[in-house]
Formats: sequence, structure tokens, C-alpha cells
Amino acid sequence: MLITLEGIDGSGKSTLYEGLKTRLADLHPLFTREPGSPYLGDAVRRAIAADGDPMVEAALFVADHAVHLAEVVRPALADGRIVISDRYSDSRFAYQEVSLAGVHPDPHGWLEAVHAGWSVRPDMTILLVLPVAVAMSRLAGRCEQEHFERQEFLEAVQKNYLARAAEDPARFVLVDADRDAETILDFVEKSIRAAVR
Ligand SMILES: Nc1ncnc2c1ncn2[C@@H]1O[C@H](COP(=O)(O)OP(=O)(O)OP(=O)(O)O)[C@@H](O)[C@H]1O
Ligand SMILES: Cc1cn([C@H]2C[C@H](O)[C@@H](COP(=O)(O)O)O2)c(=O)[nH]c1=O
Repeated sequence: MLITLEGIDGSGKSTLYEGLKTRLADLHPLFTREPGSPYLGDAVRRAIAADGDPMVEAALFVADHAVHLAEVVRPALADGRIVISDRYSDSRFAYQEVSLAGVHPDPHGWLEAVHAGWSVRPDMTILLVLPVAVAMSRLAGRCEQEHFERQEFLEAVQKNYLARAAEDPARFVLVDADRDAETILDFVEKSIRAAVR
């Protein structure tokens, strides 16, 4: 079973991910992330940090996804394991549809085409949703981008996430991420246990 954690920067995904490692240890899930595949993940993170060409960045995320699937996700699923990934393909549709606007003539069409026929659809996606201003306040000082520019960007990203959830309600579990970390962890642990039963 493939479970993914999604949300804008500052939504609390990594905090939730670390908490689930303890809470779900009895289920022996494989915890993984994107970007983060063997031999490409670090290169992708360096490219993000360099804040380079959006098309290059998008292609790198897709390449990382391909390595992640081939080297990590598919073998674990084939072994019957639960896989929990901190970010996955929904991040590309949420972020790159914004970053490729004006760079590619049809960002959504390109993203659909580049994933079609080989990517693996998650069984369940936990989407952390919160006011962008709250997420920004948690990230204070972590981003070089102008505050307004970053806020506007994350508003568009979260709107894309919510549109994807509306198109696929059976897969998405929306979580109010503007609550304390323990309450979120309790709710997500319960949701995952109910899904894997
Ligand atoms: N539920 C919460 N309430 C208040 N603060 C939180 C909560 N969850 C996380 N934080 C804090 O917000 C900051 C960002 O958390 P975290 O790194 O988990 O977010 P993230 O979504 O993974 O962000 P990014 O995608 O940028 O890594 C951290 O300082 C963390 O301690
Ligand atoms: C997988 C993926 C990630 N991103 C973006 C989202 C974040 O701003 C950074 C790094 O993610 P993390 O939360 O620090 O792990 O990469 C993206 O734009 N597209 C993707 O496919």
C-alpha cells in the first residue's frame, strides 16, 4: 500500500513523518521521500537550492521520481510492505504547475504526459492544509524569496493541491494542519490504521 504526505512548505509534513515513524513502527512501513531517490535525490536538492531554471528543476523532479519508483517504491510494494512517502507526484502537479507557468505552454498537460503509463498512483494521500500565512510564519527566515512573492506562490500551490483532492476524493484525506502536532499525528495515525486494516 502506498501512502503519501503532501502539503505546502511549513505545513508540518516532516514533523508528521517523523512522528509516524514511532507511532506506526509495529506495521514496519518503509519511510521514504521525494526528492530523495538513491544517486539523484541530493543532486535535485542542490538544484532547488540553486534556484535555477524551472524546466530543469521539473525534469530533475521527474527523474528523481523514476529512480525512486524503480529503486525504492516498486520493490517495497512487491514485498507487500506499506510505503509512506514525504512528498510524491502530487507535489509536482501542485508546485510545477505554478513554477512552469509562462515557461511551458501547457504545464498541466506536460505533467500528465510525463507521468502517464509508468508512475504509480498512491492508495492514500494525506494533505495538510492551513492558512499560508501560518505556514509562512513557521518558515520565517528560511526562504530568500520576497515574502509577498513566496506567499503568493504558496497560495497557488495549495489551490492546486485542493483541486487535485476535489478530483480524487477517495484518495485524499484532508487534515487541518493549523492544529497542534500531536492532534494531527493522532488523527493521521488513526486514518492510516483504518486504511491498512
Ligand atoms: N502542528 C504544528 N503546529 C505548530 N508548529 C508546527 C507544527 N508542525 C510543524 N511545526 C513547525 O513548523 C516548522 C516546519 O515544520 P516541518 O518542517 O514539519 O514542515 P514541512 O511541511 O515539512 O516544511 P518543508 O516542506 O519546508 O520541509 C518547524 O519549525 C516545526 O517545528
Ligand atoms: C517532490 C517535489 C518537491 N518540490 C518542492 C517542494 C519543496 O519546496 C522542495 C523540497 O521539498 P521538502 O518539503 O523540503 O522535502 O521541493 C517540488 O517543487 N516538486 C516536487 O515534485
